[in-house]
Amino acid sequence: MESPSSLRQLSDIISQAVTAIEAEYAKASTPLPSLDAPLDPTNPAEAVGMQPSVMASSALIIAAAAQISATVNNPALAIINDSLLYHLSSCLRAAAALNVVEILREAGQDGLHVKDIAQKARTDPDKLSRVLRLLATHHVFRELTPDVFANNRISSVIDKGKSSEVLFEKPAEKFIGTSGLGAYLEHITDEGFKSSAYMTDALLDPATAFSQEPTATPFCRAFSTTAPIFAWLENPENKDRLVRFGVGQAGSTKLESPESILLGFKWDQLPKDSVLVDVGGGVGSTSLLIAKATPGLRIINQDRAPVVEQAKEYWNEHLRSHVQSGMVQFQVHDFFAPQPVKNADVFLLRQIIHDWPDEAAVRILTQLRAASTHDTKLVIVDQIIPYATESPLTNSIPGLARPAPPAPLLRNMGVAMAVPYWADIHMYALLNGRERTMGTLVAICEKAGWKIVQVYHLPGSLFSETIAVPNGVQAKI
Ligand SMILES: C[S@@+](CC[C@H](N)C(=O)[O-])C[C@H]1O[C@@H](n2cnc3c(N)ncnc32)[C@H](O)[C@@H]1O
Repeated sequence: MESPSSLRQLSDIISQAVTAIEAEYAKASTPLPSLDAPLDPTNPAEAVGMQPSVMASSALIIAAAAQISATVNNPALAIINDSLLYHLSSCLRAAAALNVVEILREAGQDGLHVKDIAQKARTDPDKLSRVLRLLATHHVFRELTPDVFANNRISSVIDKGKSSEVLFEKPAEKFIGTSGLGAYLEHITDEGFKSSAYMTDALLDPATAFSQEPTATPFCRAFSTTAPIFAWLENPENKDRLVRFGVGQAGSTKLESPESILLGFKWDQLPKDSVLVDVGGGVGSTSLLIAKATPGLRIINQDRAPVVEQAKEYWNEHLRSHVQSGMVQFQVHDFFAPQPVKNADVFLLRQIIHDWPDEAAVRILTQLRAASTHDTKLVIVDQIIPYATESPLTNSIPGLARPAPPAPLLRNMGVAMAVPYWADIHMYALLNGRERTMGTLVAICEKAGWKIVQVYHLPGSLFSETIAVPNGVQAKI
């Protein structure tokens, strides 16, 4: 039985963290941004929320609030509530795909009656009101008066920033030029959600349960295809989804503060004209951030042919000077084939290894090892799944250990660190891929001839950077 003292411990964690957060906002002479108002990126209070100490206090509140709720909740209600959460994903997709956020932005702070929202969204008002009310109950949108809805802080972040009329007139272009978070959400709640629905079927079937093939996935079952998702996205009938995926990947950088990629590996200590190869770089949104901060680096952005075309457009839009000076180059390259760049100072693999099961990941890493010089560094940017307990590895790799949270919080900070675990299942469902614990990451790197020498848990980010050097090399990081 839970002792009353664990309840008190959890409430004390919350109350101390609230005091710490209030003090930071008071120091900055700005109030905490309201949950009721759309996010305003120009509000100086937003920078306070991104401070590492405020983020640490927020994580304690998130973890403790979930644990205290689980402690006091009726277990039957709790488990049935959890089992119904798929409707939350589904309602999010509906609101996003019906451009409700944009319609409500145009309506302003007084909100709009659902009849008017539905008319603009070309759908049924009664069904839409139920979707929006479920979301408002989960703090996405507000119901101001019966059936009158408005955006709030959370709904506003997926605003595509375009007129709702234009979005309905030109649906194929709706994500182009947007922040990308809406595209990311729709990818997750469409391909991801549908694939996840078939996960248990894939686990029950011996033909797929034990397979590491990228075709033996819940995704292939859900979409009745024999093609792995990246090939499937290239089918002409999926061209809008391909664009959405590319824009969504760029949008996923909104989950972290833009500078976080600059707070791990010391990019600025690389000599001028060092070569950074962004392997499977997507549109190159990450290497573009690095290039802006360290313009002397030569960037080579590699991906599959259709993505390379998107990357050229992205760089032309965001850092044309680098395209014109030739400091960024674009290469069509299959990362399972021999790596053509033999003088790389850094191979960057951001959100690549997690797409693949171990055997395929080792093949990618082996190609990079074969093309590496004595001085090449490998920078893997992925989420690391924290062990729920202590591990001998924790203290043997510099930077890996994280501070232990106060009792009785879970060692891994529970739902405050839930995203890597969600992402792990997402990777399995779509690709037979996986987020990795440090143990599994060490194992695949060793097989490919790389030795992990340093980990940086990037401040303000869910990602960690794992730095590896060719086996046998004494590294200076
Ligand atoms: C999850 S995205 C990551 C993109 C980018 N690194 C980032 O962090 O935004 C995975 C990328 O791998 C690319 N990709 C998939 N298979 C590939 C292959 N065989 N060779 C090269 N790139 C590939 C995809 O096109 C996609 O851009």
